[in-house]
Amino acid sequence: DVFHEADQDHKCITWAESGECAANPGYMSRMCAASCKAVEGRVAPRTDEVEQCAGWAEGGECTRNAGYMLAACRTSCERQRASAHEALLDTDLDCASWADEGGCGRAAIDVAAAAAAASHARADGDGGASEDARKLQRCAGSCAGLDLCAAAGLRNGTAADAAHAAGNGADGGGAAAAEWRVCVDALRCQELLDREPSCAQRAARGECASEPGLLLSRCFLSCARFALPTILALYADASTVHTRQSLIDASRPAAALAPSARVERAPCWDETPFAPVVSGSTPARRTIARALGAAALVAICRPRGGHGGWHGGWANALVPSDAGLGGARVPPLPGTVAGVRAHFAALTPRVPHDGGRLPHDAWAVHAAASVAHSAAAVAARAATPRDLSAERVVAVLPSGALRDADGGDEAARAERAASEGGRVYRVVHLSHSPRVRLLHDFVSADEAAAMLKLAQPLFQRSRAGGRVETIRSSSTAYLANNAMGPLVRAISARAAAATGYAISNIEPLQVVRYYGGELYRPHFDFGKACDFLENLQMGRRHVTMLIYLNDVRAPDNGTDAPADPADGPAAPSGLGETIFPQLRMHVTPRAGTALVFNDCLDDGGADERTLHGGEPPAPGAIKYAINVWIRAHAFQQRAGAAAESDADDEETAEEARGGRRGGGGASDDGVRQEQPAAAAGARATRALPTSGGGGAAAVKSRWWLGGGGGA
Ligand SMILES: O=C(O)CCC(=O)C(=O)O
Ligand SMILES: [Fe+2]
Repeated sequence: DVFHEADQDHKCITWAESGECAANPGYMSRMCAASCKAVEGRVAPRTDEVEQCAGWAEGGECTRNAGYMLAACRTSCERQRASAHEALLDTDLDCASWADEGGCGRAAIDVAAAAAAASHARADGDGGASEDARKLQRCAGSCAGLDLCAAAGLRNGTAADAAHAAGNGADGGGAAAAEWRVCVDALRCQELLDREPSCAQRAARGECASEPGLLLSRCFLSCARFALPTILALYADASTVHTRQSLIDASRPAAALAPSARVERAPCWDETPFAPVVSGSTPARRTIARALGAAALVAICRPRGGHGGWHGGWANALVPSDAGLGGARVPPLPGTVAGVRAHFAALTPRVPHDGGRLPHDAWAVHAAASVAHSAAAVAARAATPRDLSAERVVAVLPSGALRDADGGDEAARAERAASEGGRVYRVVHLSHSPRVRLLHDFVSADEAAAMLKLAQPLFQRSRAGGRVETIRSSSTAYLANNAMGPLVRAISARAAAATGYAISNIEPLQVVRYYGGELYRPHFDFGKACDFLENLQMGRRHVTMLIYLNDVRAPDNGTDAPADPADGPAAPSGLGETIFPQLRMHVTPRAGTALVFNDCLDDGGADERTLHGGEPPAPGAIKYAINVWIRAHAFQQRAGAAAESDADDEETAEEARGGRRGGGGASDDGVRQEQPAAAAGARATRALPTSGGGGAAAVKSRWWLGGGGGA
């Protein structure tokens, strides 16, 4: 299980080494499983993982997932480094966090001082070199990354700067900090190394933009030196939401809301470990707050204990710029963002602290992380049902229009929609943040039966990350839209209408079949921002829809009543539920119902609260569902590739040409097909800034930034 072994934060290894795995097992096992295993020496990689080591190493996992790779794939990492033409490498595990905390800068000063001292008194030896200065040699990769970003004119902004800016309603600090973060993270996607001597020349000629498939995998170091804007544009694009219309507002005519009206609502699941951000300063959050005359917009989740009451109430709280809470509805809170944050921090247990993030606990604060203009934000607030159990009835018409269908009785509504070729379904909001909904009656019994008939001859072992993995033991039938006719098209169109995405963004539908005992372990569906090629081709997954096609038969042996979620994970019920471990939520399959959730935050970042999996049906039972995944951009299938079944061969062939990395460590599932090189180039030309400004000439402040033979 690749995903389970992955760290979610590059500071994991530092935390793990300082004993946090034992001190904070909940948080650490969720965020830092790899590093905890590595530190505890418990990694015993399975054979199939070891076989994938080379691909993972090539794909940058030695940097991104140092904790796991050190334990499981050390040889591959070392081999790749040894064969590089030129490389700037980290050899310590904690380089990224050391660099983030200012180590490179301190070391540079030390080096300069030592050099000055040495020129005066050569007898000093290396007595003048501090630990930081020695560390610099072992963290060349991380330090070079920071220098490249600085040389491109970006400013190092810290979490503290961002909090300060938020508190003052200032705009600059947060945006600069975010740009800096994008740059640093993007350069950590892969190791800074060139595999060939020609890399510098080719990168300087602009091939990182015109031929990203080849150059980014072979020549990441030279691309970072000569085409940093290309890398940043690819990375930033993957972290941007391109469609604003939200399912949460599906009960309103789409036109009632401005395109930018998608608002991330307050978190409502109590004890949701959603890493709330209070101090983080996004322009959107400040825009909303300012439009409402406040210094900050936060939301308070309050749990209600007791059986059946484990989703709490919530309220928005506007923190006014002057002291006190003014008209805010939530009593006694300090009047500043910093005060609110301190207040809640004091209520939380000790966990590894990550910038402005607070751990979840009985109380939590969450700034409204939204992309919205003020008027639209207000409209969306009004449009969003506050009652989690509220149901809306929506008619989706063949034109893609959505219509409030609340009036009249159910039969009349259905008939009216059907007469126009549409369908009426009921929307139940399970969670506002992240958005998780059920769309009851999304497909009819006849449609479900017809889909199963189409799928039956096509089942083959499901894949995850483009290959067979033990984390996913089901079977999948790939249904190509064009080959499958009107039913598949109709369901795709309905999914597009319901989510507000273009039908072209929907991946070809897949029917998934779980026999008794088969499962899909918890994973994420969004791809990684570092998957440059896949993101260039079609973007990350933004929305997951799972349309259940049957009711899973309950096990005969009469299992216990569902446990109180507060008791922690229960044994599988045998009902094939879809579980959300972080939301403590499980959804029981029901024929015709679609489960829908947004994989990404409104600012485009991956939403880790969407961790989810499919529990196994009981022995003898079967679960069928349709996988509908919706991409940020139009889905593109490699020319001539009929179905997923080809993907592995293609990947291997492509890897051999150096066009694509292994994809190991991938947390997503499903289709990973290749783009035609020409299409990638064309899109890159259209969408990306060319290398240049702030580029090669500027990037020469330190020895490792020299342009080789390329300039
Ligand atoms: O089968 C389920 O309940 C979950 C399926 C899933 O997560 C997926 O296919 O990505
Ligand atoms: Fe999934």
